[in-house]
Amino acid sequence: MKQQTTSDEFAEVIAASWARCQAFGLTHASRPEYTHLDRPHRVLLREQHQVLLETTECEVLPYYENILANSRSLIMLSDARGCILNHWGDRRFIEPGREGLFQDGTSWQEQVNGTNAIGTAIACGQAIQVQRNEHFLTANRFMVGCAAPILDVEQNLVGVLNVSSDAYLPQAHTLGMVKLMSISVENRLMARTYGADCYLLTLNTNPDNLDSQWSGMVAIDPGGEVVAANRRAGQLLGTGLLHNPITELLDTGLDTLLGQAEGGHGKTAAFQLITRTRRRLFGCLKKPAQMAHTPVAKTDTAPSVRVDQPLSFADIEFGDLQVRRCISQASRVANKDIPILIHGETGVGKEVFVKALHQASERSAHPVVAVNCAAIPSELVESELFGYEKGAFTGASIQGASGLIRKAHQGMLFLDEIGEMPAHAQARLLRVLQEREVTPLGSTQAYPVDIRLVSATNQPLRDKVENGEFRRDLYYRISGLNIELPPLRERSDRRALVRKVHSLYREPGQPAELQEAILDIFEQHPWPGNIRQLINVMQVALAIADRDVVETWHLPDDFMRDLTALNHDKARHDSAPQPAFSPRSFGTSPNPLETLLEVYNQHQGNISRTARHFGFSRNTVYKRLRELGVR
Ligand SMILES: Nc1ncnc2c1ncn2[C@@H]1O[C@H](COP(=O)(O)OP(=O)(O)OP(=O)(O)O)[C@@H](O)[C@H]1O
Repeated sequence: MKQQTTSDEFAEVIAASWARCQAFGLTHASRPEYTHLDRPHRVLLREQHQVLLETTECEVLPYYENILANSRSLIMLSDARGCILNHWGDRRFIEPGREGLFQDGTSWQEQVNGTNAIGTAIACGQAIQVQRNEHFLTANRFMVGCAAPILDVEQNLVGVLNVSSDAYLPQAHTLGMVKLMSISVENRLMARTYGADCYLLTLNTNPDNLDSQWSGMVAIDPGGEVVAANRRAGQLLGTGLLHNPITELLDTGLDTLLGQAEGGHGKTAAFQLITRTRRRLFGCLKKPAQMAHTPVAKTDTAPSVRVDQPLSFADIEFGDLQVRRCISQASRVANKDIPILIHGETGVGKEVFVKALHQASERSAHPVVAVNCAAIPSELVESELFGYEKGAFTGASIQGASGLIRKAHQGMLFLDEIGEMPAHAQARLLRVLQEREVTPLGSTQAYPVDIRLVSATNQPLRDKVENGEFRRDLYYRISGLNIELPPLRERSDRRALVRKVHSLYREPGQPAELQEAILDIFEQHPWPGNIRQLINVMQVALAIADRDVVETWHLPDDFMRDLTALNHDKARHDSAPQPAFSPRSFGTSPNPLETLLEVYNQHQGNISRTARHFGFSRNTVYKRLRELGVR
């Protein structure tokens, strides 16, 4: 199957580095210069970087040591200029005579050492993998290096973490580990710097991976200003966080937000947050260490937004036959060992459907763990899903990560956007599904898992299989039952759904009813963003209407423009000559049975009218409906 290798990925960066090396006057035959520092200078260097060294050594390495322990590899930490501060691990892969390269105080800058992971990561400002033959100096071609920059909250380079090895480890995996380690160091440094005086808000897209190193982290001072944020927080909340009030980024009052903080070292409770861009996130908040033991004065313990009560099937189905069919089929297999694959455009409610399914299943007392495969960087998917084993480095207090699959033990695992799962993780997932056990990275122990698997995709997964982008064997493993959730524009129960969303989102005191004219508009709209878009539009309309009844002019302009464009298209289409066989005939439709269902829905389940529509006998319609499972 086609897969981009890490080499392809970095070809341009390596070529640019080689060009720099030539400009520095290096040749492939040049001997690397070891610019050793004498002992007093090495001591000074370590003192200058004491916090970075301590954080890496005590708080980060223990998590990863086991993963690297089975290979001949060396972890190195350098300062921002590429000067080695310390190294840990197995030196056996080093060629005789090259030990000096790995000594503390040696510089790995490209100028002296040619293309190499640390020097090139510094020069190009990104994580990089350098294969044996990609090293500019022939003398360095005995090793493979993976390095990732460590940045402070102002995005200044403070150091580089590197794993050099004999290439025994799977390389995409090593790069992922190094990136994860550098993120861990960044997070620990940030917590160390700001944790005493500031609230630390951890954010992620689902509550189950808030403990991931890959979560967003924001330091908020007691006045509500964001004083520091990691890179991931920028992706989740948008850039330009620093020095802004947190309330400008989240749809939550400051008192409400800070009221949810928990002190001490225990696990803090997760709560839901809505960003100003209407994105749903989950967070947990830790009090400033200095305040952690003061009595809790929670004046307002209300959740920051409407509690995200999982919706039940009764809340999501209002008479549309296709939705009803999805529910009936899924419910029948939910308690059996049959994996479900849900197809549907973005925002149709796939996740909501899965949570309702979980609630209705025998596993409702156990967790449903949702993983968005597209939202996790590809090299980290494996560690997030399968976990990693704790290191034996500094003792018992250090925990590994159990991984999301084990968190779903006895419950349900929901793999959203499964089509985005990288090839190496697909192979491991297949093994887990076949063997029903998970082996965390760096571990030899397998843990049995009992999960019901539900996956979802908003792109045709079969096409990905045909293109070689998704494993065929995995596809058949995960698609025991295929379910197609219809887009909003095709649902016959749109009006009822709109009313439901209105009732969920209107504030007390706002009119309880929607005018028919507004319902008509909502019914005709193409809804490219489906229910997610409906919620956004409804919230805007309610906010603008305030205490009044929602009117047309309360609806967002871009929403109305889409509607106008649709009407123009329709008018053009209606005035064009009709083909001899109109698409109404389900014999010529690309998906005849679906068309039948749509028309049947439009006629509120009236067989005679549906039959008349197509020019068929009622018996034929009955027969076809039976094929669709409609009674
Ligand atoms: N029946 C419903 N009633 C009310 N809100 C709903 C319903 N279905 C979905 N939603 C809301 O619509 C939004 C999108 O739903 P969801 O995340 O389940 O869609 P999705 O198909 O999984 O989207 P994506 O493919 O982008 O991940 C969410 O805010 C969800 O709470």
